[in-house]
Amino acid sequence: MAPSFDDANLFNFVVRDGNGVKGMVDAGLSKVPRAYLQPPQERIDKDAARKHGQPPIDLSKLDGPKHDQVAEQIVRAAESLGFFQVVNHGVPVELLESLKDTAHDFFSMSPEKKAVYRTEVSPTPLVKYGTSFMPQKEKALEWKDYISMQYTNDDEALQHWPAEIKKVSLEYLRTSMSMVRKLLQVLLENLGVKPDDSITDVLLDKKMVNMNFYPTCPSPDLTVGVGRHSDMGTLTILLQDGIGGLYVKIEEDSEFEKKGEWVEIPPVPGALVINVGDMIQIISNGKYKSAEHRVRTTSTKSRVSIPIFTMPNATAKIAPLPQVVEKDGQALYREFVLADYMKNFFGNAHDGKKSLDFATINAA
Ligand SMILES: O=C(O)CCC(=O)C(=O)O
Ligand SMILES: [Fe+2]
Repeated sequence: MAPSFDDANLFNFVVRDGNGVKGMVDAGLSKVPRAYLQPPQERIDKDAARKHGQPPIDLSKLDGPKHDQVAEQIVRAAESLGFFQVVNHGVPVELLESLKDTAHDFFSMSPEKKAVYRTEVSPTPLVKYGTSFMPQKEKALEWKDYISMQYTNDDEALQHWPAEIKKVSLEYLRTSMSMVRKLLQVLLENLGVKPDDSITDVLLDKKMVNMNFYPTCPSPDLTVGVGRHSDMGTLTILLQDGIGGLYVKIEEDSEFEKKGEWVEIPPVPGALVINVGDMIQIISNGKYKSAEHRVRTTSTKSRVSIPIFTMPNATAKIAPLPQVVEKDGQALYREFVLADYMKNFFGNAHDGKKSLDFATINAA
């Protein structure tokens, strides 16, 4: 007989004991437990969303005679949707395939093996395994398990990251970073920043590789894999598999799209998804948009995604760039220390782009 999960024993089983959503689904679940039921306004209507039609940007052309056109595509995407896809990005396509396989293998391991990395007991502060985003703070839980690996240096990663996933994850990070650096330089140059590595270094100082696992869900219409949020950092690089379910909110009316509408970022084989985080919105004084996004679950196949989050160091002071403020006539965001921004971001459940209010001058 399928087990029944009432609210108290569900929280203990899934969150406290580290079984995750995967453990709950594996126990034989026919119905979504109450703790996962999203309020109607947060549910994702698959049929209402269109696919974002923008073709991926070919980054191999960034170093050739088409540099200016490609740079323009990157800038335009960052100014409007805050999301774009890239191909010829320098990360080997075979590596992307093995990352997805490795993520599936990792989450297929026994709960006991994964639960050693639960935040409360992890042998290292660099690695965290968990479920949902902020289970203690959320009104409805997210249908997702994850493992998060913070990067300090290669030696520590090889020593502390889980043995089963460290090699591919490190290779993914290593092969992605020169692309990320180039993208950021394009965005900064367009703001009038001289190609100067010191700002790039500050903005890309910290890196984290996550693996997200979204088990199959009996009623995808009632749940979310990840609720509405923007990423807090600089740029996020995201590898998604072929299943789909990543939705982004349109920020501004345009010829083709309406403000407030959700579009799906369709899986493109071999492509990586790039999204603009809160820090880029802030330093650009709002010119670039950190994208509000969310993830739908499916009933047919479990989905994996593998983001790399980049961000400044916790001690960094962040504010809109002076040359942008000078041009704009006023700063939309105040200066803050990143650690304080993070405390606010990770201290609350996902709530769209509310995280930016922390730094917004005259936030409503
Ligand atoms: O799974 C995805 O496609 C996106 C995940 C995400 O938004 C995140 O981990 O911040
Ligand atoms: Fe995200």
